[in-house]
Amino acid sequence: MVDFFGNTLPQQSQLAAVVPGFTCKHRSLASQRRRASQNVFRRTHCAAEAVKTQDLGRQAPTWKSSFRERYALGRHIGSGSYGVVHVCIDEVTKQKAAVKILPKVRSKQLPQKTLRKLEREVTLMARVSRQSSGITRLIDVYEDRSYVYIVMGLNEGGDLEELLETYGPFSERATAAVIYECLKIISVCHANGVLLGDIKPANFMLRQRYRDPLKALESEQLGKGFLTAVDFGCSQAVGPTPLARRTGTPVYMSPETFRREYHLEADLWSLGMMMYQLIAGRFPFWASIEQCRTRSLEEVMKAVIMEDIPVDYGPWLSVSPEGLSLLQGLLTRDPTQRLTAVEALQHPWFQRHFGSGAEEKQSSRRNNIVPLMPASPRGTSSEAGVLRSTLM
Ligand SMILES: Nc1ncnc2c1ncn2[C@@H]1O[C@H](COP(=O)(O)OP(=O)(O)OP(=O)(O)O)[C@@H](O)[C@H]1O
Repeated sequence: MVDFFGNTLPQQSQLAAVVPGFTCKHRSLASQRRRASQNVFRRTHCAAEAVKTQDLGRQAPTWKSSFRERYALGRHIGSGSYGVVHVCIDEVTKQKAAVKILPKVRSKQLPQKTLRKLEREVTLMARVSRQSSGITRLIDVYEDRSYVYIVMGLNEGGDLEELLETYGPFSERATAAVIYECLKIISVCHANGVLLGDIKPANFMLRQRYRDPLKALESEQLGKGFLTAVDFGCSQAVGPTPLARRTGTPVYMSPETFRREYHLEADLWSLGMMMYQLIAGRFPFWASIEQCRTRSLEEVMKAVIMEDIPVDYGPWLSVSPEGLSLLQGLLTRDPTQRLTAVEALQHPWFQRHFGSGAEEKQSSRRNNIVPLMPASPRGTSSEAGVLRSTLM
């Protein structure tokens, strides 16, 4: 079998051989549904042991013990798998911030293990948030007997998943603005040896609130840092040894993550999946988000490893050849052939939508780039047709 980029794929019966832990067990639909709702949209095991916290050296912030003396708790913003996020107000500076409150004891997990994970999360966040304005700033960390309080910059504009739910799929230009910002964030993390590990629309937020956010995104100038990454719960410091423990949210996981042998490139696959979702409002393998929710983890894994990624319908018919080319570069199943973040930032898609501004910012890195397809500042429909047929 050949995949949508012409790579040879394993037959279903061969999957067990290439995916450790994969079995073709038959499950009842009810059991699949239960597992699916637990799994495919929820992140799984987070923060692997690849690099120990002490290896991160002095970058670990000091944890303080008086959150409630310094901050007043404001409105509840939302809840995640492990804790809740509130607005909080610094009683000294009167500045607003966001605080993620996480219990030290999680069911099924020893408190020491939970604490080590939290330590890793804040240490990685501190490490990269100092380097990029695109990463939600870590302000302080507090703890008391029962909770850890991660105080961070407040993002007022909601996350991209909320925008998708409220306004539907993004235009190509708005998607380009978002993907460019994400790539800048990812490139900083990767330059620091940090895998984000859970790239998905819910983990990118608009800093400000806009009356018409999608219009604002279309008119946004590149480089303003309007987008910021939140949630480093699945991030990992990556060394030369490939990672083995699966982390992230299954529907965004790369084929090599399912194979338990992955590296920084896994983030770029997840970004490709997110780009697909922003433009099409669905995932490649299922016609609706609802259909996706009813899949088991095994079904998602099989689809990610071996199913075609269709770009021959609806919104894809009007996407530019450059847009399809970037998607192709990100959703390449072989991680060694996939675009890196730095390469993707140079992609002609961004020049098409935003002119030379995107290029100038990255000009110092240009020499490393091998374009995926002949640069075509304004791609023709026949080029798009050729590319589309190679994608299917
Ligand atoms: N810095 C922030 N400013 C404003 N809102 C935030 C901030 N960080 C997180 N949120 C919001 O708080 C809510 C909970 O976030 P949290 O990171 O705990 O979980 P999640 O990402 O939704 O889920 P999971 O933990 O399962 O990945 C989300 O709606 C998120 O958009």
